[in-house]
Amino acid sequence: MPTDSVTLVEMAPRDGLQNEALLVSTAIKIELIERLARSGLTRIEAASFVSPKWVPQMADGQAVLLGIKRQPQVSYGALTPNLQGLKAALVAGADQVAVFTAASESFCQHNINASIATSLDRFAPLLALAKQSQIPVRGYVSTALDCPYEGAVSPTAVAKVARDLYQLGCDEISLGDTLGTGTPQRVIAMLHAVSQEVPMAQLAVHFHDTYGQALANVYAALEQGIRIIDSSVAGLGGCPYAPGAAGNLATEDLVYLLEGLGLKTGVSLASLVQTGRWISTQLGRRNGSKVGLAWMK
Ligand SMILES: CC(C)(COP(=O)([O-])OP(=O)([O-])OC[C@H]1O[C@@H](n2cnc3c(N)ncnc32)[C@H](O)[C@@H]1OP(=O)([O-])[O-])[C@@H](O)C(=O)NCCC(=O)NCCSC(=O)C[C@@](C)(O)CC(=O)[O-]
Repeated sequence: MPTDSVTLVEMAPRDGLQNEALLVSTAIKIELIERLARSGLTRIEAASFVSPKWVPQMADGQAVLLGIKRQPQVSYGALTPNLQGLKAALVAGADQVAVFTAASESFCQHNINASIATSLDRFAPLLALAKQSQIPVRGYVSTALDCPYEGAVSPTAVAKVARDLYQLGCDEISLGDTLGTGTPQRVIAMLHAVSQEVPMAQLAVHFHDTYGQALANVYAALEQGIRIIDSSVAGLGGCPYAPGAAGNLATEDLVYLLEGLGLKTGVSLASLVQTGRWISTQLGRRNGSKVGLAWMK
């Protein structure tokens, strides 16, 4: 594997917290984001401008984005399901936004109350306004391996949605193993299909760690040429509409792997470990990072 660098996209403030049962205060969210930025992460998904009826935990997105002390080298992103969400994200000063759909119809319907085709129709005006505002747009494809309602999802179906998002104008496509059931051979097959439609350099992977395969899946994806990886400090995370799914791959564990491979991340592992321990204490949760638990320095 060649020595080069990997871009990490930090999910903890958004994917990490959206499914927490108890409401997390705006102040804790802001402190989490500021700590993550200080550890060297340059892309942080900070908020979500979705319906507060659907995801109450993310209702304070505007206060969070307006409240953080910004670091100039950091891009603060937000999830936006529709034009209404984008407009709110722009007012709050998001540097990047993300639209999200799925490769399986049932998950898409459960998650955003729309078919895949309808979701793409909604994204068209959003992308037009984002381009006009010079805001990069990420597109998520959830259920890129398995769907909680339909089972295995074919690589062809994933490739089709990824292509549609790319053709709509998304700058980057993140492929989500929403359930965390994937294994490396399936990841390779999926990436092989998707990379026929979207250049590998514009693809990211997003693994949940339900079955403990996330790091193995990352390794397989790196070997295919992936260099953008989503993760969440302390392994926080979960989608309210993906029953049974565990948190995201822990950022600490990812950085430990990447450093071991000689790949640069620009992130301080020591600082991340501290942040992972801090947020786990704040939430009263067991730290989901193996490195975070083992780190002795
Ligand atoms: C998409 C909708 C809004 C459709 O929801 P809907 O009910 O069909 O929407 P609607 O257009 O009929 O509007 C209903 C109400 O929602 C409001 N509304 C409408 N849009 C917004 C908005 N942007 N911001 C704030 N409010 C909004 C709208 O104003 C209206 O308010 P009311 O008149 O009833 O008071 C809803 O289904 C929704 O918000 N879903 C979000 C679900 C979600 O956030 N899921 C988790 C994120 S995805 C994920 O975690 C996976 C990922 C990305 O991490 C990758 C992976 O692991 O796979």
